[in-house]
Amino acid sequence: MSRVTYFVDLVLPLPIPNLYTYRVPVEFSEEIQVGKRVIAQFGKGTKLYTGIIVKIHEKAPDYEAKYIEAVLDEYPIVNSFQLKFWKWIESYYMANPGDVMNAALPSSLKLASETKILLHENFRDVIDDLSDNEYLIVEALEVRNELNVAEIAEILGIKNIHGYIKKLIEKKAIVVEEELKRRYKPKMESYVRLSPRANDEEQLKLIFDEISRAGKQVEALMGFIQLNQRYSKQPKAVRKVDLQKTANISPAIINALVKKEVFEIYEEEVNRIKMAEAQQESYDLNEEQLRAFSEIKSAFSEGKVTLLHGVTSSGKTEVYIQLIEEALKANKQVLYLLPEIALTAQIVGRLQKVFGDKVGVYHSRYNENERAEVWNEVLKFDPTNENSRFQVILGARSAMFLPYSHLGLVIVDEEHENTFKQYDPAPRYQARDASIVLANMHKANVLLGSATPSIESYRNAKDGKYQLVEMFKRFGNVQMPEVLCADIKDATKKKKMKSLFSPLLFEAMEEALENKEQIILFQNRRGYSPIMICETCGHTAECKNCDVGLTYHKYTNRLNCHYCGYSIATPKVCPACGDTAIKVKGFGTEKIEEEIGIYFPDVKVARMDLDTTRAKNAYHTIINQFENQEVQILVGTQMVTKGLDFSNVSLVGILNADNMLHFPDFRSYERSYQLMSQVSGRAGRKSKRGKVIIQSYNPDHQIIRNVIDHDYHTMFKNEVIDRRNFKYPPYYRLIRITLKHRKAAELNIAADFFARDMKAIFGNRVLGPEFPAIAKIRNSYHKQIILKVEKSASIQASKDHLMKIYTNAIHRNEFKGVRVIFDVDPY
Ligand SMILES: Nc1ncnc2c1ncn2[C@@H]1O[C@H](COP(=O)(O)OP(=O)(O)OP(=O)(O)O)[C@@H](O)[C@H]1O
Ligand SMILES: [Zn+2]
Repeated sequence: MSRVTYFVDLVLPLPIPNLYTYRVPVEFSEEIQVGKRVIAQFGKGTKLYTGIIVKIHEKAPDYEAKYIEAVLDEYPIVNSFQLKFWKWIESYYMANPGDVMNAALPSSLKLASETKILLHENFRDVIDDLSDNEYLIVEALEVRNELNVAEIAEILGIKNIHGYIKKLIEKKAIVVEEELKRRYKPKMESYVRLSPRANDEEQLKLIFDEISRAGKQVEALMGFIQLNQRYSKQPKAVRKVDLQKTANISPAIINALVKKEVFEIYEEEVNRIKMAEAQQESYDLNEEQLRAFSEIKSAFSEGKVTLLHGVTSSGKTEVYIQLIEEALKANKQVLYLLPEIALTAQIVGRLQKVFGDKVGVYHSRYNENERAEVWNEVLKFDPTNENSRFQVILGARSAMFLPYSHLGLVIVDEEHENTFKQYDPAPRYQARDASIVLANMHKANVLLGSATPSIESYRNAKDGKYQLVEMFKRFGNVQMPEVLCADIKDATKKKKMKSLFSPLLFEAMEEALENKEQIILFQNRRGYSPIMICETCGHTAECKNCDVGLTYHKYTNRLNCHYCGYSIATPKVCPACGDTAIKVKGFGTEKIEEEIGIYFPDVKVARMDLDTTRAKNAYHTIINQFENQEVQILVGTQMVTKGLDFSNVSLVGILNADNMLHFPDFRSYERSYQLMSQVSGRAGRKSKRGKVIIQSYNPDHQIIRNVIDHDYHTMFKNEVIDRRNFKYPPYYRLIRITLKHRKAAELNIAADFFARDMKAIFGNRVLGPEFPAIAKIRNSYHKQIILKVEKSASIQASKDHLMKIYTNAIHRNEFKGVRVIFDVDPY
């Protein structure tokens, strides 16, 4: 055995700024490998964590290194591409290594809490082979059922007990990673087959005679033969549940036949994620798509990131499908990022039709086990195996963290969407930007696609940094929809509004319904959520933890805080004045749905927003209903705006354009243009020209004009002038520093210190400190400082300065209880 002592550097799933070095017990020397998980104790307590080995070396740190407790994996579960990518995210987004690990690994692959040690089910078989100390452990476990490593150390009065644990595992007396097993269990299913004795024609006849008086058993056996298709060329495996159903029998009958040695039960692992079979070839591209396709390919051959700017319904998705086909032919993996789970539902159907179960889905709505299954499948990917599942991953931003080893193509669909940005918790990353870095590491191609590109990406394309490819026409030469603006100021003055609907929108709705066409109504989520107000004294209910009003939810009849979840039952009398004149004001999607019910009582309406889509398959259900035309009107927030492809929608209504235009944020014009154009793009996609009605108090607003004219370029031109003048992206980079404290006065002092130190270095590139629009959330006050750095300056140098300021600050008295959060590229 070698005498060298090894050390490993671990990333632990904790918000700590460094990696920690641990000592490797000699008996683990052979097992350690970069990318494997180990169990290690951290901090003063006895808590154990799952860490990932990122480096193996022989250099002792200048602190007393602890031993690792166990090595969990036979093979690395994180590869070197990932470790490099994690490092980049950590450094670019000013995050801790543990934050990145937490975001990257599905939780079933990390044991954050104390690892439990339990007895092996057959521990009695080996009890005579145990040493005294080993026996002590087993004895303790017999009494206590489960123990953690620290408790065992206490029982034995020995510090380093990993040797014993390891031996006990080897002897099959205990199991240590039991919690892990409990979390990721392959799903098993029971099957029935004939026992060797019964699996013969002669015997089978005898058995039928034998059981002829037990009618149910005969039915079970007949049922089996039927399902098994015993006399066909390819007999089929028979699931126990299917047999019960077909033969209409109880499990007891099957058990009886097992006892009689007629049946045998066996277990098989099943894939949690349903298999899909490819059903059709991809479409042939039309002329414009073919041109785009070949332009993209030639840009790829030069290694350039490509921006595909194609108007809504120009058929971008079909171009992606062709590119995916090529990547698969080259035995490469494909990552297809989408901003919204709502959209995944529809696109996954389109992709699976062509690629079958080569397509895997990965997003936060998947449960832990499903996520772990996808992870393992991607980890196993073998380019020489024709039948690899999940070679194409479709997913929301977290899908970029999967263990790709042969990534060949990254597609970022709807690249302008702000949901690619993770705001909270750290790492606060932008998945579009980060996935370009990931693709670079793999030398993979990148395609960004949108009908309304972000100002950044379009700027990059104009500067030649990206290749720009454009598609100007809708597929099938359908015209772009006709966009009209309804002046609601005028309609209100003339008392012509029908509740929320202008005469223009109302009549268009009537007409569409008459023609059996479908309608999408869009209401921006920001602002205008319904609140309760007392008409007598003007009292409105406020959250007790946050600086916001409570939102009225009709369905539950409660008032909720959308920031912290605080909720109260809707009061019957005003808590301030005792009057009963309580009324709901403002309108959210729920209110719109209700109003439609009043004017169009026979029309079926569905609503898609945060509240109606909490359940796992809710998106799917709503989209299916609308697709199958069981529902005539779909009311929704941002979720209904992008990427969805319905053939019978002839009318789109935007209920209020103003609240998005006036949102206090430098991107509000860009976003308003994108939102309105995207939702407009849902109208008239298949044959007839669609119609869009925008309701606004400012019908002459420049952005509304741009939407009416389908004029992205003018919007872009105006916007970049403003951005340059006011020092915003894409000309400047922003870093937002948020300070939080439970007391406003103390927060003020700390924020002033921080800003002063920053100004000493960065001068007038520093804005603030200021209270944000909502200054108090979950009982803590927030203050923000913004740093603007020229694109040409080194962002790394700025971050280094910031970190220095931060490290000095946190030792000051004024910073007690202050939390500081960095957000790079915050908008
Ligand atoms: N080559 C083709 N052959 C047949 N049908 C096509 C073809 N290309 C596109 N389509 C159909 O045209 C419709 C619009 O295409 P698609 O959804 O790909 O547009 P898009 O550019 O992604 O739009 P959006 O930006 O609005 O998401 C879809 O129903 C699609 O199936
Ligand atoms: Zn609250």
